[in-house]
Amino acid sequence: MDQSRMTLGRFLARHCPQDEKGRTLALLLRQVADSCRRISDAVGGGALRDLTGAADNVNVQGEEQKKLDVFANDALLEGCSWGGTVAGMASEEEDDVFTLPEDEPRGPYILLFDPLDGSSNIDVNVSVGTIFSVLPAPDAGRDPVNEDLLQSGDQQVAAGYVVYGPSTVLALTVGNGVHVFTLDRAQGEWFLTTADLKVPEQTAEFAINCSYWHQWPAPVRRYIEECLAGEDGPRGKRFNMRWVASMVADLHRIFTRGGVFLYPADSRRPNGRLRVLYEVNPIAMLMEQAGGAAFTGEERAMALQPKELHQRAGLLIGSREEVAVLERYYSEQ
Ligand SMILES: O=P(O)(O)OC[C@H]1O[C@](O)(COP(=O)(O)O)[C@@H](O)[C@@H]1O
Ligand SMILES: [Mg+2]
Ligand SMILES: [Mg+2]
Repeated sequence: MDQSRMTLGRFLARHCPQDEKGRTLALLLRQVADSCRRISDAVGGGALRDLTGAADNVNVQGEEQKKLDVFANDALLEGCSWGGTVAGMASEEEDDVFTLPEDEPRGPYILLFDPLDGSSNIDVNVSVGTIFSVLPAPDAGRDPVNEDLLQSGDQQVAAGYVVYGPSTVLALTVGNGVHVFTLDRAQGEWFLTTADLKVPEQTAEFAINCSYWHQWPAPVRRYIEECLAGEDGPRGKRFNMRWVASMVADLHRIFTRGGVFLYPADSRRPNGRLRVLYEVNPIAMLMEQAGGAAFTGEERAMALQPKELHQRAGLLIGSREEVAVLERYYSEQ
């Protein structure tokens, strides 16, 4: 391996602000990456680690928790609750904001995460991931409560995801582009492998769960029908379709070679499926930082003002020109 590659630690020291808060942010992102290294190891162990299957519990989303959901959630809560980096944390798997142990110092940030994205793929050995978002903690002189976390995506100071696939990759932004690191599993170190990733503006590939066709809103039906019409249709070109059903894996493909990912609000799920604070906002920040766009069906995703901790939203995200087509179809409706 090329030993001159930049490590995550060196990257963070250079790219986070050069003040006390910036150093704290660098430590927090290091803590997240270390926790994800543990999760990567657990995912890689598969059935040997006794972490496949259900955990006999239902989370606040009403979804059956998998053992790996619980492991990943605990790894992140444990790995980031020391050192004065966060004032509190919130997770897709926790009912309310997580308060730090009394004897731990409180820090200036709030960490929010989907510890294990793509849970339905764990037991079939398909890529899964972790998604995270960093918000400023309100300077309230007390532990944060749920309402303190109801900030729009535009307030995020950092966001990222990790894909546990054939290789383990971390895509990260601290507000100056998207940078991708690959985990050297033997050394336990993250190395920068793509600096300043940009999403191609045009594309001919879409990702959507087509089994919900009957409940889609009209603009999404129109968009997909026109894609499926190929060279002879109004779009004048042939489109390809991919659907992994782990949002992080679908999005990593789109970050790498372009495309759109659609999980719209529909007649069965009028509020959408994906969680605003743990899935929509961090992925939308990364997408905009990479030159793409993210739309809820009503507004720019990062402008959405959440009203509840576990709020959901529609999401139409990816290459800028395709998202612009979708925005036009919604506005013409
Ligand atoms: O079952 P569907 O409709 O294909 O849903 C898949 C979507 O659900 C999710 O798995 C939701 O995430 P969780 O696994 O964290 O609940 C997304 O990653 C994915 O895009
Ligand atoms: Mg998820
Ligand atoms: Mg999850």
